[in-house]
Amino acid sequence: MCTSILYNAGDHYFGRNLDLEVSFGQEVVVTPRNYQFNFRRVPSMGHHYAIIGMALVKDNYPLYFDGANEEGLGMAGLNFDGPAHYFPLEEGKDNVSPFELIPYILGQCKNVAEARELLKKLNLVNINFSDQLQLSPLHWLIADRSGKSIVVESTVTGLHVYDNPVNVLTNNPEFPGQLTNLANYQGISPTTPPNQLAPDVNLAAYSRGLGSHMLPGGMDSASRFVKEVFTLHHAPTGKNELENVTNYFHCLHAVEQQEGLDEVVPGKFEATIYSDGINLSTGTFYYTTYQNNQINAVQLHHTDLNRQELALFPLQTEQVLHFQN
Ligand SMILES: C[C@H](CCC(=O)NCC(=O)O)[C@H]1CC[C@H]2[C@@H]3[C@H](O)C[C@@H]4C[C@H](O)CC[C@]4(C)[C@H]3CC[C@]12C
Repeated sequence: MCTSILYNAGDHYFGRNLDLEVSFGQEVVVTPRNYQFNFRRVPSMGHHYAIIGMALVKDNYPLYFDGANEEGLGMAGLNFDGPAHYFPLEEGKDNVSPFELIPYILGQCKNVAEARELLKKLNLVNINFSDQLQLSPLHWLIADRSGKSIVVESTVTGLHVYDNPVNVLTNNPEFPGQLTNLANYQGISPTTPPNQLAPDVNLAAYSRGLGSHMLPGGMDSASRFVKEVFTLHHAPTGKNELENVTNYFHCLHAVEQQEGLDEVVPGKFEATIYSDGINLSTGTFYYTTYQNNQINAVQLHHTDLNRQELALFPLQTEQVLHFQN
């Protein structure tokens, strides 16, 4: 499963945890402005906004899992197995395949408002990338520098775009259900709650942190959603980039999956393969991997954005210990 967030702290930081039992061989990929995006059923884009993000490159095509463009619009695809439904070609609509959606939106929209406009005419059409790479059931979080985000879900009832007041997305159920469920946890707090259980009895607060005693901690998507909303909405604002990036990764790592805890098929466990975050103002892309807790960074504006070829940055997966003596 996965978790995606937008952390607002002066600058805005957007990204996700990717939780899976296999690695696709993804890397950090910068798509410069003049790389030609060929789409299956809508016109090609020869010139567009530059994009940085995590992608698998196949036949020189960047299959983005998540990313952001130079205008500070970010987008991530998360598993949505069950409710996700893609449609046949529809006349009069922009027929975009789910694997094309991130470049289609990030290539031409500056912000969430522009993405919303484009989505009005969109039909998510069921065309596979190839026989080997079939479509995966996804939904998307889209966020920008205004500090706001939306969720895009294509189900049997059509394409839905929801405002996301909490700036968190995980997986099932459908987004309105995730929001409704939050009410069950609205009493959770960072402070020690008053004794409302039996006010006439003197209960000893035996521990710190009793306000979050009922906070879910499971690997499942509903638990991660609640835990992340609580963590993100009480996260401090840093005084500078280093503090913000540190806070951001603490937020994501609060819901990371450790090896051995989530068995998806007998003997196979999913875990947080990587966590990433982009400063939407500067275009700096930060990431950690399961094996490497060090925060690595790739800077969008330190690559030549006017060329045509993709720029690839293989993930640094080796743990580097900082010996002090
Ligand atoms: C499976 C993960 C989502 C993580 C998740 O939720 N895990 C599984 C779970 O536990 O449910 C999704 C996120 C982005 C997806 C990839 C991207 O959409 C790009 C690409 C699109 C192709 O149609 C299929 C392969 C490929 C490469 C996708 C494979 C599945 C990915 C990697």
